[in-house]
Amino acid sequence: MNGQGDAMRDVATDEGYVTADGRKIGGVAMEMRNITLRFGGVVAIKDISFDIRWGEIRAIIGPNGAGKSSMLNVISGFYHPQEGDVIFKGYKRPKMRPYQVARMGIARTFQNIALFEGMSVLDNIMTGRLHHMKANLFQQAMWWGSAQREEDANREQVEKIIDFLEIQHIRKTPVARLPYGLKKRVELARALAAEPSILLLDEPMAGMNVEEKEDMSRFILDVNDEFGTTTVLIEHDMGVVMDLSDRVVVMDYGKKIGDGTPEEVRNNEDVIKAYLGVAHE
Ligand SMILES: Nc1ncnc2c1ncn2[C@@H]1O[C@H](COP(=O)(O)OP(=O)(O)OP(=O)(O)O)[C@@H](O)[C@H]1O
Repeated sequence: MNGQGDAMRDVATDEGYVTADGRKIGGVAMEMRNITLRFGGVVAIKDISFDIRWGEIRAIIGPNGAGKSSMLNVISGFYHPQEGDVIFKGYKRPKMRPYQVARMGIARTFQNIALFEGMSVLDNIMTGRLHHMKANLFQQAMWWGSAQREEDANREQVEKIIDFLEIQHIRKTPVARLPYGLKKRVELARALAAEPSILLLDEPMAGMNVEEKEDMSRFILDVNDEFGTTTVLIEHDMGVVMDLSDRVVVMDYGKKIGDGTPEEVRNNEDVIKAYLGVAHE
């Protein structure tokens, strides 16, 4: 299983390492360097540093109000911190607009599902391809052939994801008619359609029953395995986090109190005190 502790790692260089179950984790994809984020007088994130490696599943956990969502929004580029730097692919990332973030290859799902309820599953997933579409209406009219080829390529990618996430049977169904767990899977499909280099999942299991959680866990692991997708997730369900993640950042009151493999985090006194020791959902 993932995250067996440092002792189980074969290699620990800047080029990455190999997990106990043989997955290759690459070098640093993104580095959060001394990040501080304030909302007026509220300090949501206080001087936090950590990194995200290519190919890993990285979790951010912590009690309510710890600053997890704020951190995910900094990673996604939606919030720009007042202090500190985000280093992405080796470069300091400037303040960006949302469409620029999407072009950088960062896709996300939301805590409260954000799909087009009246549209079919297929059309919702196609919206994930928008920034891959180059042909505008004029080009589509003038160079029908190339626009058609682009459309075919987009459809092919979307069909691949539909097959992979086992949602062929609902591809024509309007999203509004789907049960909650399937909506979450469609949201994952839409994010994957963007072919992200980093996938951000905001509480992917929230509100799910046990069976739905098991399915979603399997898909997150399979996506990582099949496409090598670097994944960052926020999640309240501790069992899920410990099973899925290679490394875990623990936040409390805006500070980082732990960072390591699930094993290391589980045995961290501060974490036990702040988070694991209290009943939490
Ligand atoms: N847009 C905002 N404006 C003002 N304060 C905010 C905003 N977003 C977050 N905060 C505050 O920042 C702190 C961290 O909030 P955040 O939502 O990041 O925590 P969280 O760990 O994701 O919590 P939860 O688990 O409840 O979702 C809280 O005190 C919150 O009230």
